[in-house]
Amino acid sequence: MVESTKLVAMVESAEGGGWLATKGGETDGGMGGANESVVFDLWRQTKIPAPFVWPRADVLLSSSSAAAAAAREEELDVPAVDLGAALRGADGMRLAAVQVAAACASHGFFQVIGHGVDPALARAALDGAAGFFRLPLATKQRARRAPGTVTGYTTAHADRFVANLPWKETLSFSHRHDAGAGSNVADYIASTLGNEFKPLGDVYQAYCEAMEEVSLAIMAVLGESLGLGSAYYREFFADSSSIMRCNYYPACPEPERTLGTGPHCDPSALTVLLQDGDVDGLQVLVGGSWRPVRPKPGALVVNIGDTFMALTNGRYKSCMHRAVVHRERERRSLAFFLSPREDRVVRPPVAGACVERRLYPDFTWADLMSFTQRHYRADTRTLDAFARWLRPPACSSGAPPPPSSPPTATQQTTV
Ligand SMILES: C=C1C[C@]23C[C@@]1(O)CC[C@H]2[C@]1(C)CCC[C@@](C)(C(=O)O)[C@H]1[C@@H]3C(=O)O
Ligand SMILES: O=C(O)CCC(=O)C(=O)O
Ligand SMILES: [Fe+2]
Repeated sequence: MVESTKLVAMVESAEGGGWLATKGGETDGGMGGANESVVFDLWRQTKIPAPFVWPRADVLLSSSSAAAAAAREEELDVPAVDLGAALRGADGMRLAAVQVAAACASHGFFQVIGHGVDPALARAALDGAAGFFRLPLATKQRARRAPGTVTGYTTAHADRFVANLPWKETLSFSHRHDAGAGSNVADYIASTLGNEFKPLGDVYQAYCEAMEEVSLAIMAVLGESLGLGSAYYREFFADSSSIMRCNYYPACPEPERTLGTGPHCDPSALTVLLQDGDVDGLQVLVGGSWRPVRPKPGALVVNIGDTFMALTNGRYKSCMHRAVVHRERERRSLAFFLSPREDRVVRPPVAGACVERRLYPDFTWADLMSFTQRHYRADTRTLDAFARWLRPPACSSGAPPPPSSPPTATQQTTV
């Protein structure tokens, strides 16, 4: 039952056509603290509230419909890249590079095994999420997301959107990988939720560090696959500013009418996702069909995001995906979004597999994150919409000579 049903006027997103109708034209940008506090209780429902009902076109082939039964045979065959073998020797790296090149040039999705993440740590991170989302709402609200930020706790993004609400709760926090980062994740959890949550913060500090290592290992394989060598993208993300997101999808009374996470491309560079046990829900858009994904036990699923698509000048595709929910089963997933330092300029290298004509202008992660928080659209054109929003790509004459190595903040012209 909805605790507060006062929804402000529904306004299509500023870009038009997006599925996320925002409050007052821009998320947080237009309303600031004036937003009505809308809180939905996603538990003990017999029907889903109207704002959670999605357009039929978006939810076709959901996991509970008859059509999904057919789609189940269409389960996506996801290449399993052995990260350990890739890092141990040239043969393993060659095989991994071939696997990721084929997957990323098509739909930007693969899974990794041999990643070296301690199963006990992965279990503790999943159990930690289960414990957090079972807390009373008032306790979870201690971490309530502040307007204009991506960190904190939300129920269905109801503080940002008024229609097509996702059937999920999320807890997000940032993980810095630069020298001065310290235990920023552990500090955030304890300072936001209280000292009694220090053990939870320690688990997520360790988990984020493990995700960072896996992400940089994947970046080594991606660099090799594009003829840039294993160090190129490792260097670019060496001082990354990433986001960790815990997703919780309660069992849903009408799963065929809503979505846990709507169709989208992640704006960040790379997503490394761990799902809880065998409760599936992630689907990837391939050849116009939503294909269910069933990862190998213990595997991490990986998708390319918009920032990495720009870093490869469109050669590797940002993955269009969504998450469906279930009538009888809850589901949890942990998504680690690798993102560059906020002010590092995203620009493709001239070497390797980049084409001459630039598809996207130079931008920073701060620019793109700001865009997603204000004008988010769920389609494969987010980066194109962002590029138009920012400026057309610089023409070849007069463009600064691209650097031979990953650009750093000091070497670059401002965007
Ligand atoms: C920068 C970000 C915005 C979202 C979280 C993330 O860190 C990366 C993924 C983005 C998101 C999950 C894409 C789908 C829509 C979204 C609103 C969501 O469903 O949560 C996006 C996240 C956001 O909080 O804006
Ligand atoms: O929960 C999932 O499987 C997908 C979540 C997702 O796509 C996201 O959080 O960006
Ligand atoms: Fe995603």
